[in-house]
Amino acid sequence: MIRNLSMMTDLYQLTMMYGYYKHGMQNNVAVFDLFFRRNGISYAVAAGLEQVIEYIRNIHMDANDIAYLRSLNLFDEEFLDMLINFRFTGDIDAMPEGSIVFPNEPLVRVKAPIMEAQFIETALLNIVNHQTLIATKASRVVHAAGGGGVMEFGLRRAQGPDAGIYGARAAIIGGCIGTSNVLTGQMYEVPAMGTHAHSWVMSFPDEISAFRAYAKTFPDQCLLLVDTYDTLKSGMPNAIKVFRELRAAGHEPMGIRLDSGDLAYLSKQARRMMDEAGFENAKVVASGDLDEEVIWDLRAQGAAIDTWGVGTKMITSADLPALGGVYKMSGEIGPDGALVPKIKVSDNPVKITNPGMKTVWRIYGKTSGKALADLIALEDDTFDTEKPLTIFDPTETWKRMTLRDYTMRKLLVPIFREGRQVYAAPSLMDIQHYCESELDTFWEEYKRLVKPHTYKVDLSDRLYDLKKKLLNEARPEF
Ligand SMILES: Nc1ncnc2c1ncn2[C@@H]1O[C@H](COP(=O)(O)OP(=O)(O)OP(=O)(O)O)[C@@H](O)[C@H]1O
Ligand SMILES: O=P(O)(O)OC[C@H]1O[C@H](OP(=O)(O)OP(=O)(O)O)[C@H](O)[C@@H]1O
Ligand SMILES: O=C(O)c1cccnc1
Repeated sequence: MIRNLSMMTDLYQLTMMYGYYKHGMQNNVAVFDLFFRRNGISYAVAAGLEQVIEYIRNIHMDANDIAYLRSLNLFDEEFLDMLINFRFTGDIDAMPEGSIVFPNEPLVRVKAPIMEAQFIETALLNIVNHQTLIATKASRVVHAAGGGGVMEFGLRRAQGPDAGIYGARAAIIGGCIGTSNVLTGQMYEVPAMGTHAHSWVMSFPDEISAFRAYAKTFPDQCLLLVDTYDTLKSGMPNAIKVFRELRAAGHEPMGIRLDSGDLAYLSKQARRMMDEAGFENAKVVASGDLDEEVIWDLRAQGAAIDTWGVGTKMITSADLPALGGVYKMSGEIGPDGALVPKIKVSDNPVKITNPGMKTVWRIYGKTSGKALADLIALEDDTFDTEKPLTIFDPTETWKRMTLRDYTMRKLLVPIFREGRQVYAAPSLMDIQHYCESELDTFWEEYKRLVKPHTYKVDLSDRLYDLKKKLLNEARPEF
């Protein structure tokens, strides 16, 4: 389902493009970085690249689009004519989906004629901000579940269809075992899963008839919602009765779902009742306003929950409504073909950008294989891993460490070259596995839900020096 999102941009991109065009600047090549600033989360899971690729490949404006732009009375006919053949012809490098990323690191780097680089800003941010946000939230929820599966249940309360469809996609990247969203399941070949609603129980004269009817319909996928009337006095005894009937007919039940009440207490009771009745393999599923903190606390209290259904708080990233990703110019190719690095200066040091054509290196301990720090570096920086490497905090520069016995890996990979896709997007389940294996390279201290240790993201010496030089030129008083 590839939609043409070419008109999904902010008007100012088009007015700036028109300005560049009128000033003969349309062929100037610029470099932009997409990154987010520190926002309270310890790490993020990159997501959305596949949709970025679809968007870039599909950029084109049809006659209706041009007619609409003409109706705005902002652009001349020559510019509108040019837009008919407007395509992306530049280079894009990006972190593969499922990568673990940190503040200030370019997730996507664009090098393209300024009009093109500017045009795609809004869509890139829209796509990457949303999916990275939800993949990150899902990763935290899955981490809290500690190996118990997490099912994504949020479609009904997502902020509209796209947030439901692509939010579920992102949640799978973050580690969810499946989604209730059938369209996402169909589009990305990931498990569609679920149980039944309270309305099923309420539509029968009594609970046991509802359970019997469900068991008859799905004898091998019988998972019963037990909290419609009274979980321990009615739901569980009725479920066990039906489980016995199922077993007598040669089928094993899947388990029960709890959706209300004290999930720690009820799950332990439900577990005990099923065990005593000989259904040790039947699972306890829990849902109802869950997030990573509640799941963590429930587990700390010994809740006997095998699988979690998480909706609203994950699909809306309730505690962090926006990732805050930005897209900033970092350089421009001058008339001699060399890159002229650019910096955005601000009184707020966190808003000062990193200039130049950059990439990101991850440094690993040679024996542990664990990530030690990331280094944002200039693309043409070189490193000799046989020699010790001293890295330092770019704001508190006295904090430094010298690394020995390390390896380095470049995180940005080529996606487009001169408008041609050079990257094969993996399947969604492959992305999920990649994310899981990437997370394994981080010590638990960085993944802790509360007060995690801050992962070090430093600048290479040459990048640091360049930044200082440009800052001095722009604001000698800094
Ligand atoms: N960004 C950084 N780059 C390089 N070295 C760092 C960085 N931050 C800290 N260090 C140095 O790493 C060593 C270990 O620091 P550690 O990461 O344990 O704590 P810390 O970051 O200094 O802690 P905090 O900032 O919470 O006080 C110290 O010698 C510290 O100076
Ligand atoms: O609480 P969330 O994390 O968003 O998880 C999804 C919720 O959606 C359903 O409730 P809903 O009341 O919509 O329908 P129901 O009648 O099937 O319970 C389900 O029972 C969960 O409680
Ligand atoms: O299948 C379920 O149990 C389900 C699906 C969506 C929302 N809540 C529950």
